[in-house]
Amino acid sequence: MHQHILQLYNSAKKQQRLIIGLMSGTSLDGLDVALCKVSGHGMDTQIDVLAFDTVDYDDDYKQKIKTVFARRECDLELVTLLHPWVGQLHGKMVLQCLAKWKVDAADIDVIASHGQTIYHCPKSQHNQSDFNHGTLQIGDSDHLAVTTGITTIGDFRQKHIAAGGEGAPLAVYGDYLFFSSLIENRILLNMGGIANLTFLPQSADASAVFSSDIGPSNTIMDAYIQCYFAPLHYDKDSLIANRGQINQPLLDELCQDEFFNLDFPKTTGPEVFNLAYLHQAQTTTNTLQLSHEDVMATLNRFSAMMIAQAINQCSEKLADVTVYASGGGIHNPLLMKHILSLCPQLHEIKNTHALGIDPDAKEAVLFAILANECLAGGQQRFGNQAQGIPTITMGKVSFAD
Ligand SMILES: Nc1ncnc2c1ncn2[C@@H]1O[C@H](COP(=O)(O)OP(=O)(O)OP(=O)(O)O)[C@@H](O)[C@H]1O
Ligand SMILES: CC(=O)N[C@H]1[C@@H]2OC[C@@H](O2)[C@@H](O)[C@@H]1O[C@H](C)C(=O)O
Repeated sequence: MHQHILQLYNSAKKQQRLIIGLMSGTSLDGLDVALCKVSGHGMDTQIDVLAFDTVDYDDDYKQKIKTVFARRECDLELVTLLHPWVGQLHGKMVLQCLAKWKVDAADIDVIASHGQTIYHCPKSQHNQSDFNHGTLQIGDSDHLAVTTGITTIGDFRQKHIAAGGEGAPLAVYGDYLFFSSLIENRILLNMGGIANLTFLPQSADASAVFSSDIGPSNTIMDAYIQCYFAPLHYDKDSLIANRGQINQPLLDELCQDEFFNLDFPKTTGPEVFNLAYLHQAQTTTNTLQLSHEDVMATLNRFSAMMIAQAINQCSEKLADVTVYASGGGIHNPLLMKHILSLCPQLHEIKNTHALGIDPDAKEAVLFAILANECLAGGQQRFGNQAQGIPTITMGKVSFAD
């Protein structure tokens, strides 16, 4: 048996494994790195997040990625060069965290790497009959593995598409295994660049679980701030949106995209919800002269309305449901206030801290759970294919040498 297979076999047999979960999201703010002690698998998965850091990306990284990110036309040579470059950079960032945490790389069983999405195009978006759904993450795991010396499991999304899903949201798998409850109906709401949710029925009945992207959370707001308020990256504490007035015609127009009329499950991204989308809506409503503050106030309300609409849709037949939020949007007070005001059945929106997971670390932890399933699980049945949750094992294994 090859020594790498033996090492994986030994990791899979262990009572507890150390898995580093990595997530680099659509906001391009940094690489989320979560050191997780994982035991068990399936519904018995236990996670202890021993350390968490977001390693900020510098302007050079953001510039390079933005050159190709969510663009239909870009320099294919640059894409080819970025694929290994991002993998090596993520590897160096992992080593930086390990040094900071004083953890030996030899003690880590595997890294679970999401990579960097540069393009996502479900059928509903590309409308080309010859093609199925597509998604592309760069930052190849071989480069992470060689850079760190740690076996790396990556490229989780392709199997989901191969098995009939849209390649996202994958959070549902970890949400179901780790956050299901027999005490309450739960909605796990993640508000990153794009918002998504997982509905977990109190019955924990896998066939009743569903998950979907909702629409933009921060992505258009961030793009607007980066365009008009550089060097700011986002509207910290909603300071700018708070100074503006909501423009109703623009708001109504922003809500018109056909994505919002599609049934769950569905996915989207900054390929659709971007500054061009805003510009089109402003042109249609003759609101190009609005102040930046009014635009931000309107965008903030727009994100909140679409998020609230999805929560209300999930909970309309339920006596009670508890929402646990995560992702950077929880730090945007105006967004949170709007969502709460638009969901009259909710008394509060909790965050995943209440369930033992730092809300900023949640997505990185989810990839650690997927890697744990790849290694030591695999018998769990999830929902059904029609709900975009096929029963599959995700991730490809890269060895260090
Ligand atoms: N204090 C704050 N005030 C307002 N917004 C904030 C604050 N802190 C973070 N954010 C928002 O959260 C964003 C980052 O969120 P997060 O890291 O969850 O996104 P992501 O993981 O990159 O996205 P996705 O989940 O869509 O891939 C920032 O770009 C910003 O818009
Ligand atoms: C293609 C892609 O990278 N999608 C991301 C993005 O960010 C949020 C939302 O859009 C979600 O669908 C997904 O990430 C999370 C981690 C997921 O798959 O659950």
